[in-house]
Amino acid sequence: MLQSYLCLAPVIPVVTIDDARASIDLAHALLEAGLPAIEITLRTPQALDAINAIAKALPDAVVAAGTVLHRSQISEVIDAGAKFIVTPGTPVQLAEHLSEAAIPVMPGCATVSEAMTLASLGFEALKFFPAAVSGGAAWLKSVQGPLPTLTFCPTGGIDLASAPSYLSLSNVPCVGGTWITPREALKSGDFAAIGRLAAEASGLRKAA
Ligand SMILES: O=C[C@H](O)COP(=O)(O)O
Ligand SMILES: CC(=O)C(=O)O
Repeated sequence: MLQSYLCLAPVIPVVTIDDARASIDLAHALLEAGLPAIEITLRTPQALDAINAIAKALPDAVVAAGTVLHRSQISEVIDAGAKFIVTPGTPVQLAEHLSEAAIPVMPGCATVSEAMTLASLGFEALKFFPAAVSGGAAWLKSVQGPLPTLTFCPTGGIDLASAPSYLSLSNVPCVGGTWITPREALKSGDFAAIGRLAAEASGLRKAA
C-alpha cells in the first residue's frame, strides 16, 4: 500500500500549515496539478485539523502525517484520517511502536545503520532525511548494492532543479519537498501560484 502511494507522483509536497481553513484549497490545487499525496507536518497546532479536513473533503487525496515524533501521535493522526505516517528520524523505541501502527509508515533515516535497523523491523520504504546534506543522490546510489530491497523518498534540500538526479535512481520512487508550497503563498492564499509549482513538479518524470 505504501509503495503504491509513493508511486502516485514524482513529488510529495511537505507542508507546514498555519491555518487549517486553507488546507482544502491547498489540497485541491495540488490534486488538480497531479500531486495527490501530501504530507502535513505536525509542526503546528493546526496540523491535525488540516489532515482531518483534507481526508474528509478530498477522498482522492492521500494525506500523510509528517514529523511524527512521539508514540502518542500515532493514534492521533490515524483518528484524524491520515493515510500514512512519516517521521524525520526514527529512534528504535518509536520504530517498534510504528511497526504496529494500523496504517503504513515511512520512517526517516539518514545512515546505512539506521536503514538496516528499520529494515529489520519490517519497513521497506524509508524517508532519507535530510537528503542533500546527508549524501544526496550519491548516497542513495551507493546503498543500492548493499540494501537492494529498500526504497527511499529523499527529502530535505531538494528542489525542481535537483529532483531529477534523485528520480533517476531505481531505489527512489519519489522525492519530498517544501518548494511547491511556499509559506508566503499559503499565507496569502495564492493557490494559483502553488498550482503552477505543483504542475511543474508533477511534470518531473521517473526514469524508466
Ligand atoms: O519538512 C520538510 C523538510 O524539512 C524538507 O524541507 P525542504 O524541502 O525545504 O528542504
Ligand atoms: C522531514 C519530514 O518529512 C518530517 O518531518 O516528517
